[in-house]
Amino acid sequence: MLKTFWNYIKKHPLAYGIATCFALVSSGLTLVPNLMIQKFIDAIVVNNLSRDNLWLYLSIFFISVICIYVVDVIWVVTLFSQSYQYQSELRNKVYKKLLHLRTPFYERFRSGDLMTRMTSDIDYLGDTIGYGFMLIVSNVTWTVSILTIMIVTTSWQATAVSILPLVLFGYIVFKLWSKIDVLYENNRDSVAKLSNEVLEMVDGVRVMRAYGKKELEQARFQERTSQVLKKANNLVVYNGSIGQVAKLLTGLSMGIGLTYSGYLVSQGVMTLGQLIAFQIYLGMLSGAVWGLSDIVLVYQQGNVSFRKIDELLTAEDSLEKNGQATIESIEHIEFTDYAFNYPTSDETTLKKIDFSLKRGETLGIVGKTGSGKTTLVRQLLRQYPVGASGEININGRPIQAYSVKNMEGLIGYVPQEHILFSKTVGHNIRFGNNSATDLEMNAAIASADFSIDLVRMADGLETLIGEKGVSISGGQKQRVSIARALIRQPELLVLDDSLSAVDAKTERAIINNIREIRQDKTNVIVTHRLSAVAEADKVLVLEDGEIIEAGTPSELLANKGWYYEQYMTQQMEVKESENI
Ligand SMILES: Nc1ncnc2c1ncn2[C@@H]1O[C@H](COP(=O)(O)OP(=O)(O)OP(=O)(O)O)[C@@H](O)[C@H]1O
Repeated sequence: MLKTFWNYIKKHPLAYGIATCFALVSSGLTLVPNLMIQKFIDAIVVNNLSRDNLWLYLSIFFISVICIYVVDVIWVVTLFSQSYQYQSELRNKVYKKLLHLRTPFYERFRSGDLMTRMTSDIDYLGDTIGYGFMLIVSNVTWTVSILTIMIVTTSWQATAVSILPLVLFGYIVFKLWSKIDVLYENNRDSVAKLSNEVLEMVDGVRVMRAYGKKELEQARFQERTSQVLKKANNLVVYNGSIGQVAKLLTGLSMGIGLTYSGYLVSQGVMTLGQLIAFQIYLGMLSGAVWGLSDIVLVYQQGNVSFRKIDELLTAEDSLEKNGQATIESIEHIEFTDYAFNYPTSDETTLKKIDFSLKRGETLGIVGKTGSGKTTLVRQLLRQYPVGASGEININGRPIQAYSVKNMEGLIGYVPQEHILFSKTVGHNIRFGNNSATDLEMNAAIASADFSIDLVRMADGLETLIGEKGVSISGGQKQRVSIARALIRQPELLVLDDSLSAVDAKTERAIINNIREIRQDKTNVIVTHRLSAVAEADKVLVLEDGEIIEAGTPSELLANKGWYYEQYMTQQMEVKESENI
């Protein structure tokens, strides 16, 4: 952490230079008022306080107090604004990294944990480089200058004797150092877990209510909060004990100082003014030592947060290094004896996958639930490392040869779970292509069969859809997502069970529109409803991750296998619903 901070400080020499110089000046100036008090008392004791001297001491006293205030404001403001700057730069850096990381990473880290890292951990790091730096500069310079002035202007013997308890305090704090680190980490992790619970609760509150689990969940949450409380209490006990030990030892230091300097005054070695100044210096020194102990706490808190942020910045998503080849169009996709298992699982999810797809063709993927349909299309999106055996070739080259960013730009993906932003309908659709013209926008909306819905919405494209699209229906969400994918006119369109919430008539209209506007482009349609792939050029039937049937819809019907059975069942269901 210190190396990273040092690199940052070196990048901003002006701000940190000003802060350090002004802090040094402030430390020096802080001693002046006390020196004036000492001179004032000594002059009274020896009966030598003239009017001129009094005015001189008072003027220096007040001028130095004002100067200390001005200097402190300058360096503290400079330092803290730099610390906010650091937080903002770090947040942008981490955000960029998060955008870059892919699915395997997000399967390892939970949202609440990531939120804690992006918010409190970065805040703590900002505190460490701001408040921590301030503590170090001010307290170290202060300690050194107070000790120097005590030795030079009062008594070195009294100084040496009275600082012994403070040295002992430093030793105790040093010994507790590693223990505090663990306590901070435990406390922080329990808060991150609690954030996960809250996020999950917000997402699932309707289900909890519907299943009458409110009380149970409340009890579970209470259990979690008491765990957080326990961890926080452990930390408070340590912090509190350090505070009490500090109080005890600084009190002891003052006691020893007063006794010994009193003895020195009685021996004529110290003046009364020196004794009073010595006690004030000792009080200031205790404050500085307290400040130094605060550094340990700030440092440890920062160190824990630094590890958490560093873990993100150095995280890899276990995707092999991607190629840099660029690709303009997708002419040919070919899977050869391809097998895949998820990084978190030992089971082979896809096996013996063999098929090819030419530009302009539409591929349907059907099969039982859990048979591997989504897993198969995810391979084209490069969400996971390429499988251990077999190959995926795009235009005759392994998919890994291409830049992921470039490939992503060619694909329009409509996932099973629709991800919409809590903005307007228009914003969500235009997200697919910010530079789309109004004409292209309208065309995408019409193709997704969303025009009539839009007319019915009070604010049209400006209608706010609420968080995650709560204020529009499931079918509308699906069609907004489809319009978002269509507006980018992708080389490859992947619809992953994206029509499940629309009725059969709307589904037919959308599929027909897609066929019409995308005649020279490639489409992959994953579905449970076979009517969605009735016009496909090719259909794959998956079972347990394997292709058990493949061919045109009419070939599959003639085969009399799973596709045929499913087709007949669905036809019967349609007829029954028409008769009702
Ligand atoms: N991220 C993951 N990590 C580990 N296993 C997974 C992951 N996602 C899916 N699986 C497993 O892979 C298998 C195939 O899942 P997949 O989602 O591809 O099926 P599917 O055919 O699309 O199912 P459905 O029709 O229900 O959407 C399932 O056994 C599932 O449990």
